[in-house]
Amino acid sequence: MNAPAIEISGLTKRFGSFEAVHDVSFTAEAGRITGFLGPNGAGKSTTLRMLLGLVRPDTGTAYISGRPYRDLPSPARTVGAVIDSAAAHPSMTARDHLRTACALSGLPAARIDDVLAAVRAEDFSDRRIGAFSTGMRQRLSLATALLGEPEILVLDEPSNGLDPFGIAWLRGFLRDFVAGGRTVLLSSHVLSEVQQTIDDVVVIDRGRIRWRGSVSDLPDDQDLEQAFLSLLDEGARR
Ligand SMILES: Nc1ncnc2c1ncn2[C@@H]1O[C@H](COP(=O)(O)OP(=O)(O)OP(=O)(O)O)[C@@H](O)[C@H]1O
Repeated sequence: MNAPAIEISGLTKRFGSFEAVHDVSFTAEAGRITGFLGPNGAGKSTTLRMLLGLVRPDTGTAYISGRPYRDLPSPARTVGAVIDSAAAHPSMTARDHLRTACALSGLPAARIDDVLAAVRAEDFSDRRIGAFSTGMRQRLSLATALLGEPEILVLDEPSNGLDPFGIAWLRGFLRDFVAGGRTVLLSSHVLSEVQQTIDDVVVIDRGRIRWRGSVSDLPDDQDLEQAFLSLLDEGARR
């Protein structure tokens, strides 16, 4: 069997005396969408940032395609990430932003029209980012992540700010993305939005993994939101 596309083992991160992430381990497999789910402050972003080499773990390892992010020979061609969709410069247009991103990652500018079309952002590609709605910013971030034609997408709260049409579109986009054997790891705290999108679930609460499994393993009479809330209740009583 091939190694998992993403493999996280024993990650722990403290900020001062506060332990934000404790001994977190899970995998995300090729051909599947893995949902990394938990309430606000659970440790999702910190874990994804450690995976992408943006935060140094105290202990543990995080591998993408078998290597730590910093050791990937061509990171942008391996993994596309959306971590902070507000990071783009407000005076640039979407197209300028993508041109800069291509230059920084050594990618051909010929990709720009493809990714704008892929996220259906052609209509606002020449407008200034400062005037974008949150949903437009999310699409631009996703377009940026797609520039290197990566096999793996890591998305922190990708449906934030999307309207119901945007959420339905994103679901279809991600399903198509993994259909050919590529991998998606996405975080969310809005379970109702991801229930129909994901294949596998990793639940984190107060820095600890509470449950890992496939959506199809959930009891028939429980939807993801119910299962999630009862898991968190159990965790709180412990
Ligand atoms: N740089 C930092 N310094 C101190 N504390 C931090 C830092 N980054 C995160 N934390 C704390 O670590 C905990 C986990 O934060 P994190 O952003 O990983 O949660 P999250 O699950 O992504 O939450 P949300 O759904 O609200 O985005 C929070 O209590 C947060 O305040």
